[in-house]
Amino acid sequence: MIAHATATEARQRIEGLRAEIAHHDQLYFGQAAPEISDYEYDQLKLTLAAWERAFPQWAEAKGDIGDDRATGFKTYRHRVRMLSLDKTYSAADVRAFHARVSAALGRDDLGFVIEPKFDGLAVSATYEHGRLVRAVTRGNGREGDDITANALALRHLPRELRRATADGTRNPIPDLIELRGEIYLPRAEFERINREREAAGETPFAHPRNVAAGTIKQQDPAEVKARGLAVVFYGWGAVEPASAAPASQQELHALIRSWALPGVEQVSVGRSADEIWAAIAAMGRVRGAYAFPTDGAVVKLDDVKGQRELGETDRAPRWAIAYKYAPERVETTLRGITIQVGRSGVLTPVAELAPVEIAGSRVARATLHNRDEIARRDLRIGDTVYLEKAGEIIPAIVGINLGRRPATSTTFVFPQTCPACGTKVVEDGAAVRCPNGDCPVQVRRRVEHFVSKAAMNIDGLGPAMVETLVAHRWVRRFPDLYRLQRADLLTLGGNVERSTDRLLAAIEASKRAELWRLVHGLGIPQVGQATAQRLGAAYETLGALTAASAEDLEARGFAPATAQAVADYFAAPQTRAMLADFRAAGVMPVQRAIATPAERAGVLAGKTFVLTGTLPTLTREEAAARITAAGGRVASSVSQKTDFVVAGEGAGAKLERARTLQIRVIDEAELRRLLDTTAP
Ligand SMILES: NC(=O)c1ccc[n+]([C@@H]2O[C@H](COP(=O)([O-])OP(=O)(O)OC[C@H]3O[C@@H](n4cnc5c(N)ncnc54)[C@H](O)[C@@H]3O)[C@@H](O)[C@H]2O)c1
Ligand SMILES: [Zn+2]
Repeated sequence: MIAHATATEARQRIEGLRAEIAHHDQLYFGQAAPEISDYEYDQLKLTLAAWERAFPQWAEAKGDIGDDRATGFKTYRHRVRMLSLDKTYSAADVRAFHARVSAALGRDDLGFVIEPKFDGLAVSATYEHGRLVRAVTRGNGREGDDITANALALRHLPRELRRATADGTRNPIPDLIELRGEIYLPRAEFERINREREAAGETPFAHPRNVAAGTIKQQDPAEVKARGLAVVFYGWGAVEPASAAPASQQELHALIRSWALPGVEQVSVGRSADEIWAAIAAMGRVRGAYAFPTDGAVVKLDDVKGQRELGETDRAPRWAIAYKYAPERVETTLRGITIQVGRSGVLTPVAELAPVEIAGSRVARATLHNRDEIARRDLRIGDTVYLEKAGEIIPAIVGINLGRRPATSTTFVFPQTCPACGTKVVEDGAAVRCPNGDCPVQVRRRVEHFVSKAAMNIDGLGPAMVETLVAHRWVRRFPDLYRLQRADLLTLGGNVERSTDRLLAAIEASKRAELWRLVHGLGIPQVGQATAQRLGAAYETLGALTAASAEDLEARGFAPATAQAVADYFAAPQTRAMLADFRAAGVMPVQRAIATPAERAGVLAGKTFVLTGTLPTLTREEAAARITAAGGRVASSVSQKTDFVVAGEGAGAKLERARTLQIRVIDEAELRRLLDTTAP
């Protein structure tokens, strides 16, 4: 195709590819919501490069690295640019890299380190005189988003570099250092979050990287914490004084360890191309067991002097290369496409595949996300498709083997009406939706979510029972659950008396469920389990929560978008009617199911507390709620009247003031002991 193209055609094609790549860059870096796989994206880049090689007159200097900046953040200029990495999928390229570096430096005994390529988003953390002052994303390489507030909620990110080790050795502390690393979602957390989403009838996340990047963009530190985001350091930018700079990559790893920062534990070294390749291959065999997601290995020249001599291109250092492991891929046939109706009415197409084995599991279905995806890929029923699963990624169709498209393949016609209720569908952005609130499948899914373990946790109400209740039209909205008639239920079978009574008792008990369970069960847009728990802790009663304005929610630390969604939801007339029905049925959620003895006795009556820093397990709202529940008061600033300062990690000025005023400082463990003491 390229060989026969005219210059004009080439120019059009190149411009088209550039626009397409820019579109995917924006989705991936700007919104953390890519719509194609990395493999497909890399193919676009390779195609563009091939066209540019054939028509150099239309080639452009590629100084660009993706731009991850989002709205709502302050931007901050890096002292030293943050770069990308040159990437390859081939062993030959790794060998060529070794040869190039050796030739440029005129030596064949150079040392290299091989590190995992962490799959998250790049971050630069600046420590001044050993104190963390700022965390910034890569942005466009020159300036990025200031994400300090989010970074403070990361797991194991010390506010201070450790100054001395246990044996008394003093660690060197530079006046300033920009440490470079990666924020990522640990695999166990990714799996936990997806288990919870599936239990709640929500679509699982496809990729841990996008969850990590998306969470950071939400500007909600509590969510960063709830999702267990972590960080690791593997590089550095500016350092002052210059004499404090490490002399090698291995020395940097040692410094990171001595400062008690999370560092890279899986580092190997190699000198020859064979040794380097062996280390990469070995990592490829074990990386599936790492606690963090990886998408490759990074090879770096160890010696910093050599690194400086080689320098960098516009977008990447010349002294490093990333090898990306090819994801596991299989071919299978697309037998059909079915439509799933979600609890909010969204119609999701699902690929029905001839079952295949991939990365150790048997796969027969894959989500196709939305209607446009089918058209964009020109997927036809009968096609042979490529299915891919890299590490923890959920299997996805990444391409079509057009060479094997049968003449009998057929185009899928997306339904104009809801397959569950026949209502004419409506378009809603990229989504197609069934607008019928009484649509039986939507009702069923909403009720399934409401009664699930992650929400109201009503025993004896599995999917089959929910389906029965909905099919009999006994349950159309949540409050109907509380009006079920024993006599009706007894008609369901011969021997159902005992199970019916157990079910009715479980439903009865749920009237006193914890507030957050009800809130989560409602399925408010933007509100997952963690947010529901925070809402339940921040408001004492359902009444107080439903009356809260967006401003009030924001003042209690909820992200603006969440605050607005919650306030809008509770202000809607249908919600108000439903809440009235709940009340009429006697549903009265409580802030926590059982008050501790301390709360009952109000042991903290008359005591004033000030909270500062991040506590190990309680959020600020939870700690405050428990103190008030036990009769105590929470103040925002430290004064002579303060009885206790509860200090967590990163406590600052308030803690200092408490010390000056000689006010008792306690930690979370001590607070819990106070809360658990019974009054004298
Ligand atoms: N699917 C899509 O639509 C889409 C769109 C744009 C980009 N992408 C993907 O993103 C990639 C391009 O992004 P990029 O330029 O940020 O490259 P990259 O993320 O693949 O590689 C560079 C990054 O690797 C990270 N890294 C991880 N471990 C490291 C280590 N040990 N040492 C040094 N750095 C380490 C750093 O954050 C660095 O910025 C492409 O390969 C593509 O697959 C996908
Ligand atoms: Zn419907």
